[in-house]
Amino acid sequence: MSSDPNDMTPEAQANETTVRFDSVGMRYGRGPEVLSDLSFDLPSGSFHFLTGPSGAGKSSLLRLIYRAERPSRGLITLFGRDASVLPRDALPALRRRIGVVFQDFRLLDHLTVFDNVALPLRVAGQARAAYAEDVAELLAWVGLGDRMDAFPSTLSGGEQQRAAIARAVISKPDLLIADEPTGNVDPEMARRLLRLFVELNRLGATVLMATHDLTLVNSLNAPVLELSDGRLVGKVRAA
Ligand SMILES: Nc1ncnc2c1ncn2[C@@H]1O[C@H](COP(=O)(O)OP(=O)(O)OP(=O)(O)O)[C@@H](O)[C@H]1O
Repeated sequence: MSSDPNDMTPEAQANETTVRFDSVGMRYGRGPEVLSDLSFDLPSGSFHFLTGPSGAGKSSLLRLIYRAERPSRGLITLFGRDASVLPRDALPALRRRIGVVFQDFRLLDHLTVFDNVALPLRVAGQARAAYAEDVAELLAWVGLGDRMDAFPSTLSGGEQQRAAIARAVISKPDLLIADEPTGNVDPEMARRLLRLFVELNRLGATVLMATHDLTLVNSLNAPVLELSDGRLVGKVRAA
């Protein structure tokens, strides 16, 4: 059978696991382990929240998935492949399948909001005429319709966060990982942004969203990975 998931039947695809952690541990440099004995699966097309107190290791776990950090022990499987043996030149292709909302946004200062959001499509080789309408529509949805030509440094924190979210979802990635993506917006906008992630998930994306916002967690009937002090203390369904 081909290893291209697009060649699989929808049923087989649904049984695929997008992310698998087996007994994963992680440390920064020679420091103590900040993540220990993590084992979980994110089945393809699933939606999970990631919760836990500040410092519990949520961002570190997301960095492992994005391959910004490597585990100090254990096995991480991404899209069915052992992540530890991925050659460096395979990383860009892997990352193109992953939309990331970073906690610190990471917008490019020299590009307008429109061009920041369009970047994943441009990198994928699409022409401006093909994506201009989609980018404008998405920016309007996240409330940035009148800020498209602005540069990131002139935006508020909440506006930067919404631009970062639009950039992460515009290319309809197979996997979306979002680090506290609603931390800088009001509750109504937070619900609106969550709807965007749910819509992406409905289209087939696997979603992992780290958040402190229990109102959002409880608004969806999605499983919760709960971290405490670097360990998973529960994989529970929200009330
Ligand atoms: N670059 C780094 N170098 C060394 N230690 C780090 C680094 N980044 C994070 N840590 C440590 O790793 C642990 C987990 O941090 P992490 O940022 O993953 O937690 P978090 O759950 O995302 O917290 P928050 O909710 O505050 O963002 C903490 O003890 C933190 O001090």
